[in-house]
Amino acid sequence: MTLTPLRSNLFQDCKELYQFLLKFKQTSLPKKQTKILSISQEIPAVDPLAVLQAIGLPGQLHFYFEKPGQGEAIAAIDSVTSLKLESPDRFYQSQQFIQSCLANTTSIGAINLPFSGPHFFCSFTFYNNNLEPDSPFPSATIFLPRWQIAFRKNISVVVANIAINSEVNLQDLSDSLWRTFHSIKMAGVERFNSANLLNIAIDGRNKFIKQNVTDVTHFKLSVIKALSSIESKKIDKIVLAHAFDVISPIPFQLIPSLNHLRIRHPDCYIFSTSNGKGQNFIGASPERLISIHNHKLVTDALAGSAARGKTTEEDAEFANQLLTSEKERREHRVVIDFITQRLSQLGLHPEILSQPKLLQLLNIQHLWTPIHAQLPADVNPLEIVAQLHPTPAVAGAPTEIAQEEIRHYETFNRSLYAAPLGWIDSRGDSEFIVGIRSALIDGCRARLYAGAGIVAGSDPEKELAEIQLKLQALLKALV
Ligand SMILES: C=C(O[C@H]1C=CC=C(C(=O)O)[C@@H]1O)C(=O)O
Repeated sequence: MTLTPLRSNLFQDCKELYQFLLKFKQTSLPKKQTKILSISQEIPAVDPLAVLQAIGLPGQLHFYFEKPGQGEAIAAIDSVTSLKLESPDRFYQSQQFIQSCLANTTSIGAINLPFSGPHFFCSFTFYNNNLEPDSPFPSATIFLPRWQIAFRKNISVVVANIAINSEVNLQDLSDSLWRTFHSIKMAGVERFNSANLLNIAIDGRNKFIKQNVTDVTHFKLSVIKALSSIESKKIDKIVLAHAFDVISPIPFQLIPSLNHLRIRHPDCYIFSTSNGKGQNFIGASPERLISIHNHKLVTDALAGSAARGKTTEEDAEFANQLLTSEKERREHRVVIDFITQRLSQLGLHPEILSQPKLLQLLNIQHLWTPIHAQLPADVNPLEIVAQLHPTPAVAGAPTEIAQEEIRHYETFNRSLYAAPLGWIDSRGDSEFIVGIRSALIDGCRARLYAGAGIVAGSDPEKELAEIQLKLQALLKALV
């Protein structure tokens, strides 16, 4: 990738942008080839969710990712190039695709700011292979957005990625870029206050109709059968999910639902990704799969749960019970052991705390162990994703047998539920989360997913209650 830092305010007007594109076309474009030009520009603070609302269209790919508690958000809108895969070596092929795109990209502008430069947005399904012909998402989707808008530490950066070849009409291109750039800046100014987004929410919640995708009795029977597999030592742990459909009299509204999620769940990762056919996968997940900044990797072991108490005393009591429960600690340990073993296989030296911490969310709390490792420069983020997915926090142990059993017990397609979603940039920085506590939104129907880890000593009723707690937190945010 070629990098050219330029002055902070790149172009004074559309004419100057046109002149720049013309020069680029004349000097940098080999005959009959398409090159990608990535322009980064700092702008006054905007809310990326408001921008998604202002310029995103249902027929386009998008990716939205926010950490409300850390004041960080990024929206990727429409695609300039993309890859959709149905292949068992999807992580490797995705890596190749990103590398070949970067080799063909010239980056200009404010390239040293947080979230500047080209970022590739990725979603993978839980399973390597999609058995269902009508699966809403392919087993891998990777795209370089046409527009990327980020907010961090009171700074916003817009990245426009543009495909340029000999056929492109530069006048039309620069006009449309200039118009959209202006809309992005205006969307930010008009709607930065999230209360505005809330105002457009229509509260149709009371009119929702809930339909179990599978009977709750089916779930409890699956837990009982899984417990006998555990007793016979076939598996140590399995994570079983439950799903229900919610039907609304009016179509679900993406932006207000995301806005509710970010207000209600500031300590989760709020996400949304679209398949470009009108279906969106959204959620509020507490689970980070990887975060890589400057070759420093952090991943989470997150497993073992308890409800939040209604009073401070009750909350402290539940927290203490969780931290001291032999069964919850065992369920958690399986995840730590798996992650440290998989990272060691990559030649890394994972560092962990001796005791788990507590991650306390709105209505649930978890045992949480962040795991750190230094990365050599030649390890690609997708190699780590491939190595870690699926952890026993969402599948079980041993992985392959647990995955087979899950397919046998669950009657619905997991699709993107419990699977990696995230981005990779040109510096090798990356963030992926695990798409749990999530919903597939399709017009007036939303399918909600959540699961629970089953180990020896699990009680089917309690596991179902835990899942219902997780699903309620999601349902309350949907509008
Ligand atoms: C699989 C899910 O949660 C995982 C993450 C944290 C705690 C879990 C648990 O205690 O069972 C699960 O392993 C889900 O919410 O769908």
